[in-house]
Amino acid sequence: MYFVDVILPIPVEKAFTYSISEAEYSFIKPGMRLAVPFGKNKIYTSLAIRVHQEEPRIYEAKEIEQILDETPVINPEQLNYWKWMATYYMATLGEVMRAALPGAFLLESETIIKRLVQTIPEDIELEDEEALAILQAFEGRTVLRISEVMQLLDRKKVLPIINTLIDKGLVALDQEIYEAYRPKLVKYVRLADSYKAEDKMHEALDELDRAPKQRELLLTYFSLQARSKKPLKAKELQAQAQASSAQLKALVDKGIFELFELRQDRISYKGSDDTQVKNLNDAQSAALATINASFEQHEVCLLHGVTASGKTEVYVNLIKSYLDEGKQVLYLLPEIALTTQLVSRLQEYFVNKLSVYHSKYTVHERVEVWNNVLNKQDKAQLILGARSALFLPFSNLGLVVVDEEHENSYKQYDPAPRYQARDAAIVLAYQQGAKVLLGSATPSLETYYNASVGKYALVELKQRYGNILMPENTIIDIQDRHRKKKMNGHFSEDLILAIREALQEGEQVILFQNRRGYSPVLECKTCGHAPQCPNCDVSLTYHKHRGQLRCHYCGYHIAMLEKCMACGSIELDTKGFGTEQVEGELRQLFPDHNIGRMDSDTTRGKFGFEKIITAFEQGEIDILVGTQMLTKGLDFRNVTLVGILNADNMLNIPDFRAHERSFQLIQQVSGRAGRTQKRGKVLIQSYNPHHQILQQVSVNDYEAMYHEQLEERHIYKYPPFCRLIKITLKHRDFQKIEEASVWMGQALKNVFQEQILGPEPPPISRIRNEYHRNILVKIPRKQSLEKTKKAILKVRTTFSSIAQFRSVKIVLNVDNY
Ligand SMILES: Nc1ncnc2c1ncn2[C@@H]1O[C@H](COP(=O)(O)OP(=O)(O)OP(=O)(O)O)[C@@H](O)[C@H]1O
Ligand SMILES: [Zn+2]
Repeated sequence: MYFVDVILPIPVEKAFTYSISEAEYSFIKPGMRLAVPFGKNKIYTSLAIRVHQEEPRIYEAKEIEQILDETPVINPEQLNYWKWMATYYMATLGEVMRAALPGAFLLESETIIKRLVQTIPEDIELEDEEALAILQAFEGRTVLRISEVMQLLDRKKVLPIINTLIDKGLVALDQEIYEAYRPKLVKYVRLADSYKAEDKMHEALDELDRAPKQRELLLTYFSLQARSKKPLKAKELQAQAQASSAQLKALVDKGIFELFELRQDRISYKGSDDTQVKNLNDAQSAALATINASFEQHEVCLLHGVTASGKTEVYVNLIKSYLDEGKQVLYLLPEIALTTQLVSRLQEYFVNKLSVYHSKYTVHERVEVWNNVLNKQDKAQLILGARSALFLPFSNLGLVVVDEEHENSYKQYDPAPRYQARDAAIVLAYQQGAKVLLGSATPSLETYYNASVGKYALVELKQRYGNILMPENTIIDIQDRHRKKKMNGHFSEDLILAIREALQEGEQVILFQNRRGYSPVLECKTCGHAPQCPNCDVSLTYHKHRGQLRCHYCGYHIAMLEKCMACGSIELDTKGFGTEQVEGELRQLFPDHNIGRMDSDTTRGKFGFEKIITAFEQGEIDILVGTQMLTKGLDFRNVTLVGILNADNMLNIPDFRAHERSFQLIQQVSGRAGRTQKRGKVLIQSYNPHHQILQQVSVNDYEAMYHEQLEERHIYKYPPFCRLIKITLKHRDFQKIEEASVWMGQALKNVFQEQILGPEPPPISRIRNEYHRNILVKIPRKQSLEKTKKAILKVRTTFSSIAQFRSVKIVLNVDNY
């Protein structure tokens, strides 16, 4: 009797044992995928972890359905890594497996297959009647579920037949299609360098005496450039001069005009035409040398460099040296979709070595990257990816770069495993003997603490590249401006003036408001009633453009009300404001300029984000309003002014990191100003101008922020001085959630005493009709994490054995912040 233990991609604690034949026993290796039946009539893709001859005692082992691989798709190191992750983040191996493997690896009953041909090609032989039956079953439908095929054939072993159909190109597993975004390249005109001197200009005009239309084109060019320094589109010039493209071309042929495309130009902007790695300046070279030296003693190094100090170029040089040694490199980014700029920058340098691992790619492309890493292919030597790239089958990893290490999108919130990709990257690197470089202009407090106590090395870049000064920050007291009647809507006169000046210079402006929609609360002036989401414990947000009230938690929406639901009054008032309202006010204030908005409402469609970024880069948008999406490492040449409309709402979020996060957000958006030539300006509007965080931001004093926040963490016992595990209970029944959370809280207090906070309803205590209760476990540094987790799991087991609590969902979140 032969058996194999497998992990199933479901949240069960244990591995399952299946029976196999002797031949299968000698063929199956740990890390191969096996299709196995599970439950009544499900099939899952499982992963073999061990073959053996010990019959399971409590259940009769079923037979496997099929071996899916000829060689393992994951290596033994990965399995170790998964085990660490499951234990540390209190998840099951199955949950880690589901997060780790690309979707296409996880064939299961719910997998959808798609018919690729309308009629069955005659030259294809289908010996198998059943294969024919499957094809016929589509009957005008384009997709079928594997479970439907199982019903159709009345048995569970259907994968082999489906596989033959896939091999013959008749069906395919369903896939979302991802096409890379290709920006439309707009042509711009400029005067050739040789004609820039005054005498040459006259010469050109004289030359054109006999070509009046071309002469007029040139004159129009001068008059347009005198009005605005913005790059001039060829189309626009033609329209203004009422000239044809042939006439424009004639001027180009004469060498008077040059045509250029902004996108390409951006890359070779600073004069260098080749795409070789840039030469580092002294500060960057010194940083690189120190990083390399620090790796002699440290596993991890923090590069703390102010915005636009040129950290990216330092990473590029470091990466290059590891690639030259034949090592694999992983470059982690908080969100791939938001970093197209950076991706194309790196693609310039590492064309043949770089692969992007992206959830937007088709399932097959992801499998391809996976296999290329597994087989150590050249083109997958450098992997660029968001957190899930940690799970790729590296075996020769030399370096992990974690860019913008402070970003909270490195934390996976749902579903389990709820891992912090930056922390998990450090463990991965440790297991592989690789080094880690964390980079940020605003490091997280935990990371900076680790650097201060010598656990990580610390390297700093204090100057912007090209010795451009950090932007000049001004805090504007909006209470004062209101009193003096110097506000226009949500804009202080100061901000309006600054915007006007920038626009006059042909420069661009970024405005930041940390809320989308028109206004978060609609309130009746008569009775004070504010419409609430029926499913969640929040007020609905007014979206003016759509004429709707929407819930940002569950998507519930209704048409905007004409009168109050409670008292019928027609006097409805809006409170607070979001990006949509800012955009509306801007259109009134600056009717002659193009205004763009970037938030999750405007970037939803295909390439929504890329389109806006490109339009802004190409100068088609003058003022860009947005939420924190704007903060993610964007590099624009022409932005000189950043305005923050209201700094207060982020400072007031009830979270122990609110102050740190506000500092990071404001510093990061400000960092978009004045990156290449002229010193930038930042205006911060606030009702609370003396708030210590705003003061620290305004003088770019990260250290002061760090020390003050650290002190508070110390006093109130928060990380890095203790660890946190958050336990969330969820249920639709209010009474039950109350009882269950009190029971759980008490049981935990019996073990951990005052280390337990709660149970407590979170700020939004009901989402999608489920009530939530939180319990926080604070674990002092010296207390064993392992024992603490064991004790928590024990309490959970007892809890789940109480009949009335069985339906209560429990979510464990380790390092939940
Ligand atoms: N050695 C160099 N040679 C030429 N240009 C450089 C060099 N280093 C940096 N730059 C340019 O300076 C600008 C800022 O650099 P970069 O985007 O790398 O800064 P950063 O530190 O990553 O900023 P942030 O933290 O704000 O994302 C970019 O336009 C970049 O091309
Ligand atoms: Zn809702």
